[in-house]
Amino acid sequence: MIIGLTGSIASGKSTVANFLKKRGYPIVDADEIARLVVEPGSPVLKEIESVFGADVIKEDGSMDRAKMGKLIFDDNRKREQLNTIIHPAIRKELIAQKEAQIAAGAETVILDIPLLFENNLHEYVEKILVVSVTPEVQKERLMSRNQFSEQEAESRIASQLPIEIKEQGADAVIDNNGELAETEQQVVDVLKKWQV
Ligand SMILES: CC(C)(COP(=O)(O)OP(=O)(O)OC[C@H]1O[C@@H](n2cnc3c(N)ncnc32)[C@H](O)[C@@H]1O)[C@@H](O)C(=O)NCCC(=O)NCCS
Ligand SMILES: Nc1ncnc2c1ncn2[C@@H]1O[C@H](COP(=O)(O)OP(=O)(O)OP(=O)(O)O)[C@@H](O)[C@H]1O
Repeated sequence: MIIGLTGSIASGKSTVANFLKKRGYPIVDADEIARLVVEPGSPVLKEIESVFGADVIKEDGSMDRAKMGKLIFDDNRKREQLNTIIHPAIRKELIAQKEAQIAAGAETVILDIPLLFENNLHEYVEKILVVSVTPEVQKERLMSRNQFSEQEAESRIASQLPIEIKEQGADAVIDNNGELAETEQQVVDVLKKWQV
């Protein structure tokens, strides 16, 4: 079974993915792939440089992620421009990694994709697991994890579909507002229910 794991920024996808990894489920991580496809010298990074300028490239040839974040989360047009360049490469690698897991004999594969709904990637998965938190908890955790100001956190949250909409498209929702142990128990319950 191919399971899509999603939620909003800082809702706890990586946290849930770690619980699943611990139980032996293979994880394909879209954020990790987003880093892979912009490695120094990659065609995707070259295109980013030609559109956004040399200013977003650091001295060691890697993308300046902090600078890019500031640029795109405050400007919808720039975010769309980056998405247009980078998302096709992410999608291709995501499918390749999923296929490789299946070829290696995995019966269940978890695709951890923050923008599963936004990018219409639900066609690649059979079940959707949404990790949810209240807007207050989300903002607080995002600010503390990334040392963001309230405004920085708000603009990132606003760049994604509201969590209620994602919940409506879910086969199961994990409430991650409480203790980690409660979250882990919900994950175990879902796996049991889905018989995977
Ligand atoms: C803008 C970038 C350089 C900022 O890097 P940074 O290291 O600060 O953040 P990171 O990559 O760890 O992403 C953190 C979270 O931000 C959210 N996010 C990232 N990119 C986007 C986007 N284009 N639109 C909406 N939300 C996004 C996701 O929830 C993600 O989990 C980076 O996020 C990026 O390259 N984004 C474009 C690729 C993308 O869409 N990635 C999301 C997974 S498909
Ligand atoms: N139940 C919890 N209790 C307390 N802190 C938590 C809990 N779940 C997650 N966190 C913390 O909240 C932050 C966000 O969690 P996590 O990184 O798992 O979210 P994410 O959805 O993967 O984020 P992103 O969209 O940015 O990839 C992290 O600092 C994490 O340690």
